[in-house]
Amino acid sequence: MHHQPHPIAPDQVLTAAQMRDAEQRLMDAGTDVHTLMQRAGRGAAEWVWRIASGAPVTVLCGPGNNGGDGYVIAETLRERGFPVQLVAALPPATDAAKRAASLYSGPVVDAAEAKGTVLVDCLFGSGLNREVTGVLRDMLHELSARHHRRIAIDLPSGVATDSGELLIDELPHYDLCIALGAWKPAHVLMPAMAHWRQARLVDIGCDTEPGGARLIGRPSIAAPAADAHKYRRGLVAMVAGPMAGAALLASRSAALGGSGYVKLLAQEPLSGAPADLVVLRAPGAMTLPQALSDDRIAAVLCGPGLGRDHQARERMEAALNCGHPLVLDADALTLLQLADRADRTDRTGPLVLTPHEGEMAALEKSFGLSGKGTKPCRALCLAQSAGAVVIAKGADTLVASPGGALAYAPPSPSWLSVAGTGDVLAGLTASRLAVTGDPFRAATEAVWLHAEAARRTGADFTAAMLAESVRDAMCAAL
Ligand SMILES: NC(=O)C1=CN([C@@H]2O[C@H](COP(=O)(O)OP(=O)(O)OC[C@H]3O[C@@H](n4cnc5c(N)ncnc54)[C@H](O)[C@@H]3O)[C@@H](O)[C@H]2O)[C@@H](O)CC1
Ligand SMILES: [K+]
Repeated sequence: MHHQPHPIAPDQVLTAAQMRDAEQRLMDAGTDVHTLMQRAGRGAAEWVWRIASGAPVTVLCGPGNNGGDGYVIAETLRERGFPVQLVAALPPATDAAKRAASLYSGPVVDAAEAKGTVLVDCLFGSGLNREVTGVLRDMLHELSARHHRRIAIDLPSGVATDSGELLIDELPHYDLCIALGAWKPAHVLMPAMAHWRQARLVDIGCDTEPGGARLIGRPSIAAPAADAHKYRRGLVAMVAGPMAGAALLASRSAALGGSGYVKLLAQEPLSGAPADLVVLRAPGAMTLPQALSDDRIAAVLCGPGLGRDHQARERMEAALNCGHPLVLDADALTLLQLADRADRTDRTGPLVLTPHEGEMAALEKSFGLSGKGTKPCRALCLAQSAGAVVIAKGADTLVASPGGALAYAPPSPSWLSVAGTGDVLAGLTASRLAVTGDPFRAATEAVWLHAEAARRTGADFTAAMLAESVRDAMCAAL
């Protein structure tokens, strides 16, 4: 039989249901569940083998296929002559797990007797559907406390696959989490993702699953065309309010993020603007709508330092009505929920919203959305209602499009949790929007560049230092 090489998709993020579909597709194509379990278990055993490097391993197995993986891991280690013992918290209940258990020929011990250095947690994986309580919870806690190192297979037992919520009290911390077949939302969502130091993916041959989300990877940014000039490279108009600092930060990262020209439309006289930033008072010689009618503008940014009074609202409405591709951030998001519904939905041009959790909840309220469900579902829902690309910020930033595309940021430095970094992200987003004209691409590129700038700034930085590092991040993506 002729086999097409399958496109491995190491950056796809699949929900539990999508993962089942992906596995079903593999099985329809002739791979049985036993083979998949062998692939998953043997792949995971490679990592366990490296981490344990000869130290005794305890494998904790549950009743489902996650437990089945555990039997394969234990047998693989035993075959290699590793000291391994297995605790069966519950007997295997699926056919694949029973078969894997029958092929394991090492010691099975009671939890109380298990003494090792490395715990491999195969109690529950993507089939966890309720709280882990009672004896099983106590067993996981006690074994975790007794082993120096802990490895979670697919997910720690006590994590909801699609939401990243915890379904156990006091989930242990793990040295490593080994995702099987594809990343799941819980690998890139809080609070789950704070419970391991490192994560690795084991390929089991899954193709790209239609409708799956992806991890945001390094963008590939092109140098300006040979005949480029400042307008063709993208003119960003920054609609500023009374807090000039935020507008200056956003303008700086917009300037370093690839656009050819940043014009700051100031509300008040501005001191301390750098020499390479063009500042225009509007209203001054021109009203703000007049300044925004310049058809060379490729993207408008409104929100950082805007304020929330009636003047701020007028300025935001001018930005909404100008028809250019638009990024709304910070105060503009708060004002948007107060604006008339028509203001929000009559726009046809590209629109990007950048809410953090509080702003997200306010926007949901103003769009009549329930705010219930997982973070990715909420972001997709808001994106669809607002007709906007949504960057849902936080320690687990993700990007959702009105058409249903979803992209997750890989874990980024926690040093980003300082005032002003949102302004830097907003400026970058506007810059990438001005360059690419594509709001989803702009948002994902900006999210990656923002995290990369943070990695390159190191520890304990200010937002102004982060904005300067946007230049280094751009170099890393060229
Ligand atoms: N389906 C496949 O083709 C493959 C699946 N794989 C593994 O299979 C896992 C999913 O397997 P399953 O769907 O069997 O699910 P799990 O092994 O995660 O567990 C499901 C079982 O646990 C029970 N259960 C769920 N929550 C419980 C709770 N709080 N307390 C007590 N019992 C609870 C369920 O009733 C069910 O019997 C993945 O995470 C992955 O590790 C891999 O082996 C690769 C191949
Ligand atoms: K597990």
